[in-house]
Amino acid sequence: MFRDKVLMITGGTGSFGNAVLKRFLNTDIREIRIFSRDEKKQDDMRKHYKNDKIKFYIGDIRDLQSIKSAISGVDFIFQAAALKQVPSCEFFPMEAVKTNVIGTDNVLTAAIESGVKKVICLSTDKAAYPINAMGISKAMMERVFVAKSKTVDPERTLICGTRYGNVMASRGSVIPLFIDQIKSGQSLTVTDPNMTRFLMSLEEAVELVIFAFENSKAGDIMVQKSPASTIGDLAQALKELFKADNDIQVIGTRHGEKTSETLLTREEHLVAEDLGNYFRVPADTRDLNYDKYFIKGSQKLTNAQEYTSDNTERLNMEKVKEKLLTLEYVRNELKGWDL
Ligand SMILES: O=c1ccn([C@@H]2O[C@H](COP(=O)(O)OP(=O)(O)O[C@H]3O[C@H](CO)[C@H](O)[C@H](O)[C@H]3O)[C@@H](O)[C@H]2O)c(=O)[nH]1
Repeated sequence: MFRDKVLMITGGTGSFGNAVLKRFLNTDIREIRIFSRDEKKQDDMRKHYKNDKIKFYIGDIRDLQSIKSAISGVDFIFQAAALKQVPSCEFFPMEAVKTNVIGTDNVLTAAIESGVKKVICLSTDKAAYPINAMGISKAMMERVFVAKSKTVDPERTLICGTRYGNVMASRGSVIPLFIDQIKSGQSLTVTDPNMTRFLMSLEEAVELVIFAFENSKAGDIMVQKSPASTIGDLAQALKELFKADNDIQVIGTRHGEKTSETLLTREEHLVAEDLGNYFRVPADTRDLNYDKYFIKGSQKLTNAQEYTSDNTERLNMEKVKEKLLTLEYVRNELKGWDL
């Protein structure tokens, strides 16, 4: 499907963009267009890959004109540009609105105008029953792309999205932090040992986006079923892998944190289609006919529960270790470490 096509990745210098490049560079795709703000990161990437298939465009999704200037000839877009750090969005919520909500709307406006065939917007579990500014802005982003998907013929521009959980070992996340703490002989700072998180690798996040690309209808949100672990078990598993005897210090939850994450709300679970490894959350295709909303509701009523990191498959310590060892990052960190 990507043969001879042009794929644009907004926010393409991040870990997701790099994982997409790894997956696609040696295929028959014609061009991968990286659209992002940071010239230094682009330059580093240019030197690292030295590949003519990658084209770099400086711009900001907050600025519609900058997207328009970069979008000519693009067939598909992965909309991955976002402010995604929970604490910083908590302090600067309007910045999250500008990038995550207005920026996504800009990408879609430009895509529709120039006839891009498909746009996949990346969201997060923190958008389901959101409690922090990052999650709330991503929840609004989801509403924006679902609403926008209805304004255009999907044969011309199909708009859909994905929602995924914590990407293991992504920059600034807890796994690299615990490994650094182990290596420098410090205590492992566990917020709450009973807190749970879904565990997904970056490669799985890319596969989910490709699955959405191949299977979504307009306005769908695709969710991958994922296992989870407690943070206490995650810390312990890392200690065992690194044969370390560091203390564990419980520090309490941080700004805007949830004790568990939700990949499907109860209301979404009621209407979601179970596709085996994935859930498809379809857009509500009813129009704005008030009778349908207030008089003739048509939701199925069942006992479905929300799908959370508390009630999904729970990995035991051995399985957490196995999952950790699938990560190149962890394997590299183990190499040369005095076991
Ligand atoms: O010192 C620490 C830091 C974190 N944690 C715990 O480890 C888990 C994961 O924390 P991360 O900081 O790795 O991830 P978050 O869930 O806070 O959020 C992460 O995942 C998001 C996607 O959902 C965004 O990508 C965000 O930027 C990224 O930090 C949480 O339960 C957290 O409480 C600790 O126990 N100790």
